[in-house]
Amino acid sequence: MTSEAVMKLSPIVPVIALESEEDALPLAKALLEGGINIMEITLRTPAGLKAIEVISKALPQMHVGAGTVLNASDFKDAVDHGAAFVFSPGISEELMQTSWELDVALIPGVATASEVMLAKNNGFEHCKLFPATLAGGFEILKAFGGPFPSMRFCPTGGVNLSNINDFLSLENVLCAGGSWIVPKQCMKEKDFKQITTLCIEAMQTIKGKI
Ligand SMILES: O=C[C@H](O)COP(=O)(O)O
Ligand SMILES: CC(=O)C(=O)O
Repeated sequence: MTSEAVMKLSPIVPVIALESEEDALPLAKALLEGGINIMEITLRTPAGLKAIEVISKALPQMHVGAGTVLNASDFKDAVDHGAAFVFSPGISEELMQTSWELDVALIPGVATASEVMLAKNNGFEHCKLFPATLAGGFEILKAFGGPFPSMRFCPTGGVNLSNINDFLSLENVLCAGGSWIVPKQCMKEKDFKQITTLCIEAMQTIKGKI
């Protein structure tokens, strides 16, 4: 799967830090029911890799990738556990090299023009903007459109329902990532129904932007 295809799956990319692998399947099903077919499961918690494995085996209609992939070892672990693509908060030669070696899409994180140039000059034209609002949000993405018209972004970090439509209105934004769509409280209470409701509401709010 190409990084372009990954970023065109859904306007919302849930960024998830799972505390328990048992929550993986119910959460994936709740997101699918709510119309979201992509999950970025971060490697920030020990449950992350197992969750990727469980979902990729049981639910082929859910596109599951890894987030918080910081080096080649994380990248390989994620792919060994079934990750179809990889997101990183940053960009490095090591990550790009591993993406080529494994032939698995890498969506690196960028926050400056120099990082965009590093990505672009190595053929990575689909990037995360992280941390999106702190890095300059809507305005920096608009500015990147000048020198880098072919680049496409997934802003992540500080995105929520109140600003997602601004991001998605930009030509160089294909989707936006965030944790808000999977609230910690819902996970704590295992209220997966509420997560489906939130997804449906969010998708209705951004309708017309898709
Ligand atoms: O580290 C943060 C995640 O990448 C997503 O950011 P968020 O919690 O502001 O949505
Ligand atoms: C923040 C982010 O993009 C990541 O953890 O992959």
